[in-house]
Amino acid sequence: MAGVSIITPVEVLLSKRVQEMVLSGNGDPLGPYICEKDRDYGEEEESTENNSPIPFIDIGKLCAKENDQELKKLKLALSTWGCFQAIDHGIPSSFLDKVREVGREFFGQSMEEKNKCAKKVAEFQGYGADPVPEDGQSLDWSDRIFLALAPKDQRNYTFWPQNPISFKEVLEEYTENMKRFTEIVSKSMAKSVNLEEGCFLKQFGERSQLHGRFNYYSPCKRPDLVLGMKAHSDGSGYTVLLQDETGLQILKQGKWYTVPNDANALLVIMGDQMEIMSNGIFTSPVHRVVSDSRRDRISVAVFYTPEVGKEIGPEEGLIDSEKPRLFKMVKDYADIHYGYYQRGMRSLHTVQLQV
Ligand SMILES: O=C(O)CCC(=O)C(=O)O
Ligand SMILES: [Fe+2]
Repeated sequence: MAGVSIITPVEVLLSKRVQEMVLSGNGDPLGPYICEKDRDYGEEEESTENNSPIPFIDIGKLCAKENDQELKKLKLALSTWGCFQAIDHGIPSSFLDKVREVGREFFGQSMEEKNKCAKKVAEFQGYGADPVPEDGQSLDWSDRIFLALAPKDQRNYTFWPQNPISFKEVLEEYTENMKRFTEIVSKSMAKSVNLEEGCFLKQFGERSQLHGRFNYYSPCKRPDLVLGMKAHSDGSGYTVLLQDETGLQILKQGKWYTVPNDANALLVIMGDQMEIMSNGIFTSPVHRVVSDSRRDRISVAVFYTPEVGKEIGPEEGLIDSEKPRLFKMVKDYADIHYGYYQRGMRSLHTVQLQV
């Protein structure tokens, strides 16, 4: 009938997996997946530089006695880019391959198998798509499985895949690696701004949280219209990301820079809560994932977040007459962040002080 368009309700789309639509040949992006243009981030263009300027930080050098140079590089990376590629982090590349592999194997299974870990539309943990609090926003061209990793008593193993069989063991081992890694990074960040090394760890608290998110990006026929993940900053303290293909882009001064795919590097991205704790010295960058017409992609994001109910705020040692306090104290910021994130907006302004 002329003039009648059939709009599939968001709830129906959210109960479907993008991967399922693509594999069954219904992979033409539908209305709710089409991204208007990133809101709230101003005019943008893609960088045409061939070599990525995203800084590398050598974790081995940070742990050495003579680490002044590397600490300077770290501070510069975090205050300009808000992210860095960690190398020489001590996690064997063969193990990183395993983490990517169990993720690929999980998504490669039948829907029936994957749905054993399915989440309800409005919940977070499990396999599915993010809950969407409001209509009228574009959906991501990706599927994911989101799991609480630490503290251990927060794990809900009913959402952990039983297949591939090694999934649980590999993810548990990766979690232990992430605990060690985040401890080193948090201490180094504190030292890089001349603070006592344990100060950020103290803010994260004894029951700091780790959440894992395996993202699966299916190929998309219209990568010009659809994003794998919409532009956002993370609500975490910071995020550690493993990827197997390019697709992730970081926004810096109005330009999108593609993060190269370096198989052994872990990308560390500041979340809004590190921007708060560092009193704005470190920046929490906006990033997005573009889609690709031919290949799929997997990434594994681990979000490191302060303990539930713990108040965090700018470190006193980073406040003085030249650099006044920029943010209020806040607890459970990730919850505030989420509602804004889903509307394509930032939430830092909700905790900013007028200076
Ligand atoms: O897939 C990626 O590279 C980025 C994922 C991401 O930004 C996120 O999960 O918050
Ligand atoms: Fe992110």
